[in-house]
Amino acid sequence: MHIVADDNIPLLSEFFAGHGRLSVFPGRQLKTVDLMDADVLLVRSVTRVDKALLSGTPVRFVGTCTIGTDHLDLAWLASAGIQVASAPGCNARGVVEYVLSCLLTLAERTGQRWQERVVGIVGVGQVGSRLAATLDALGVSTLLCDPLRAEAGEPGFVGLDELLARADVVSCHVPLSVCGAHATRHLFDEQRLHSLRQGSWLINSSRGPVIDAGALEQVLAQRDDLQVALDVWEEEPLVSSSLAACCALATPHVAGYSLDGKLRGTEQIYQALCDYLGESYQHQLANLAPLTGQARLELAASPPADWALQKALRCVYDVRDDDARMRQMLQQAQTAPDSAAACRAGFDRLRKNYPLRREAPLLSIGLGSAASADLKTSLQAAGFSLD
Ligand SMILES: NC(=O)C1=CN([C@@H]2O[C@H](COP(=O)(O)OP(=O)(O)OC[C@H]3O[C@@H](n4cnc5c(N)ncnc54)[C@H](O)[C@@H]3O)[C@@H](O)[C@H]2O)C=CC1
Ligand SMILES: O=C(O)C(=O)[C@H](O)COP(=O)(O)O
Repeated sequence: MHIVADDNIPLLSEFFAGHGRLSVFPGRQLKTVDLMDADVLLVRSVTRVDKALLSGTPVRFVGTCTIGTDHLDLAWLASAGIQVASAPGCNARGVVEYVLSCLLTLAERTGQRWQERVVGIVGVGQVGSRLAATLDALGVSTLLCDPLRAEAGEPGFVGLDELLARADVVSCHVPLSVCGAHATRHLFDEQRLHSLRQGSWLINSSRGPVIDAGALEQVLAQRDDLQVALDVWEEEPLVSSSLAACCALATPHVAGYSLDGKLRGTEQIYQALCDYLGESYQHQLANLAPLTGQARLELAASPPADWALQKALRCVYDVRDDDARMRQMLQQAQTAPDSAAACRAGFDRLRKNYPLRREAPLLSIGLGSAASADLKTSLQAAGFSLD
């Protein structure tokens, strides 16, 4: 069997070498000619997989080690009889940590308590429901919008316009879809952006085209009360530097970029391939994953609860670091002879050379015996292990 894979997928040979020959390519550069004797194609989100890429190749199985599937032409793949697998939820925890870090940062900058803001979650699937559970456990009020779940008869959801009218923070976790009653492309158009409450925070870590970037830039030119955090961009890897300049936080599509999330994505696709081939699993992530990046945080005997939670969350992930790297990249790109090409290359470089990031359960926290029950509860709610 010949497996062709994106070179940005970790633990490729550990999981897949036993299945046959493995060839790797930069995901954005993969071409049909590279697949002329391939049986299996493994991608992440940057490879458009459609008839143009696969027609005339022997590929029978496509696995994307990501949550999102908008880069796959699912209808054509089904019609061509090609098996498809994705990795639901693999990096959802990382995205939740990104959103929590945005909340801390925007609160610090605006002098407000994030715990007192009503957080509206648009799209309540793997990411949105984990975010809602974490915020609920931390005592933060949430509003949930998911018309597909609401139409399936599940209680507890509000419509988007009601959410926008009531929420102080709007965090977006929908898949990108371009047709159907609940299409999400430009879900946030000029009118909806204008309807954000005074002083709102808008966070998008779903897909860039969910927000109309041109409209957002216009609205931000008129409203300096809004705080916007964008992890995803309408034309990425090209980023509008004028839009980034209006954003409070700008990051290069790394919300879910914990090592744990990427490794889980690889394992889920390995398991899907084994299932497709009718084979048992020979490898397990727990036996293969590198034991690096675990950390320990010792807190004082009885630290104030807000301070300790903030310190622990910052230890796990600090969005300000990714924002600073992105802004430096954009500034350098502006002075390059071909600034668009420099931006595209810089965006991908930041992602390819992403620093080691582990998730909250990998940070063990030492608490003094006098630590309050409230603090223990909120650290556990945020996903930390205590001893
Ligand atoms: N920035 C990053 O690093 C990452 C981005 N993502 C993006 O986040 C998206 C969401 O991830 P998951 O929660 O795992 O997906 P999911 O498929 O588990 O959940 C998406 C939810 O959105 C709902 N939905 C669909 N259309 C909607 C609409 N018009 N309005 C409101 N809700 C709608 C669905 O019913 C579903 O419950 C992914 O599709 C992916 O594009 C995911 C992981 C990392
Ligand atoms: O899982 C998803 O969906 C994502 O957005 C991934 O974090 C994207 O990662 P890459 O495919 O761009 O490496």
